[in-house]
Amino acid sequence: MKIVSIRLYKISLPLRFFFTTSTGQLTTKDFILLSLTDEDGHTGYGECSAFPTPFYTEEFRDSAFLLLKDQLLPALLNQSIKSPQQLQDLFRPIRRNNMAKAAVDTAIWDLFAKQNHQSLAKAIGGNKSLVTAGISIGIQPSPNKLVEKVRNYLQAGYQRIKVKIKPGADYQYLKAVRNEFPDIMLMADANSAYRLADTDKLKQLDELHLLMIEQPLEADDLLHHAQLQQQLATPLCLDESINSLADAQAMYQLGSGKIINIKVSKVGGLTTANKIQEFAQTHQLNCWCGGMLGSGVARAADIAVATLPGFTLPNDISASQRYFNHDIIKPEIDLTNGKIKVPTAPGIGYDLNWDIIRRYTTEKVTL
Ligand SMILES: O=C(O)CCC(=O)c1ccccc1C(=O)O
Ligand SMILES: [Mg+2]
Repeated sequence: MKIVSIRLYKISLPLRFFFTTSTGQLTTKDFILLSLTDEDGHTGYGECSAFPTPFYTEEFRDSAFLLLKDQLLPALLNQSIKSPQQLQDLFRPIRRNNMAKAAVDTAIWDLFAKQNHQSLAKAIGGNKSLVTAGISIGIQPSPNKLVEKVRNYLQAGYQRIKVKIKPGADYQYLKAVRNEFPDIMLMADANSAYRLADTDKLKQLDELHLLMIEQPLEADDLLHHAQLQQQLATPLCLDESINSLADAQAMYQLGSGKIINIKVSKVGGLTTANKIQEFAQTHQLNCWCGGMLGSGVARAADIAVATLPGFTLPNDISASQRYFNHDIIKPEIDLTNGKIKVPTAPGIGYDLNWDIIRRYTTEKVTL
């Protein structure tokens, strides 16, 4: 395939709820939509999830926008691309910047699937017709408020509840939820808010029978995660620490955790996500798909990746309405009995809602 036209859109979608983590608060979802058109007139879509500030990884939206516009995309224009995997060669001279690369990777996979009249899930080798929806809940003002949120999301059908925690908003909050709902799949995500010296505090969480604790320590600290895991009964899940296959291999060798949160965006796209889940499967690590408060285009790639066999636990893939009054895809994503139907139409399987895209676009560039 040959890419003949490229468009980039900076979009800011209002969030229905503020989202608070141990590192800060989000009030809008600011992202980049990438559209790639080939010489046959097919168009593939990708989303770059980098946030306005580098609180989650070192990328931020404006850095990703410049990198895409000035370096990654000019290298793609008028190139003949034989397979999405070939992008790995094109990306090699540019270190990291995985969220910018993921936008290109997912758009090329979408295009490739559309050319082959295949759903994106099928194109990457997925084998599920439904994926399980879990929800990620930001830090709430009080344990009672959290319990009420959890109750509402359980009623909406979410199969697994993830609660953001930080020192001072951890044990009491999770205990309140566990007391009210003794049997639900409950987990916590610390976004690196703890240190190894907090081991005793984290050990206290063992009595709550959490499904896992996600990323308690710093992103580059596989060693301390391994020491912590040895002292905890609760499985550790790594998110920020796993950005590549090599990271997953090191985690496994060191025993830094038992579960991987694979995000299409942070690992640079579907090709690497696929390799990581394959490695995890052969080494008895469980995986699930995390999210970045993504719009429908990111979520469509998340749904596709979650159909791969290594994705064994409920995902952070929610309905469009969980975050947005209006999504940029048609139809919007909905839950049916706590699951999301995997679309069967070619590519991402959703149409774009251009009325909504036009309304919330703040900048547009054509290459
Ligand atoms: O998209 C979702 O629903 C998951 C949201 C989430 O947990 C998250 C949102 C922003 C930054 C980091 C994370 C995370 O998984 O750590
Ligand atoms: Mg996380």
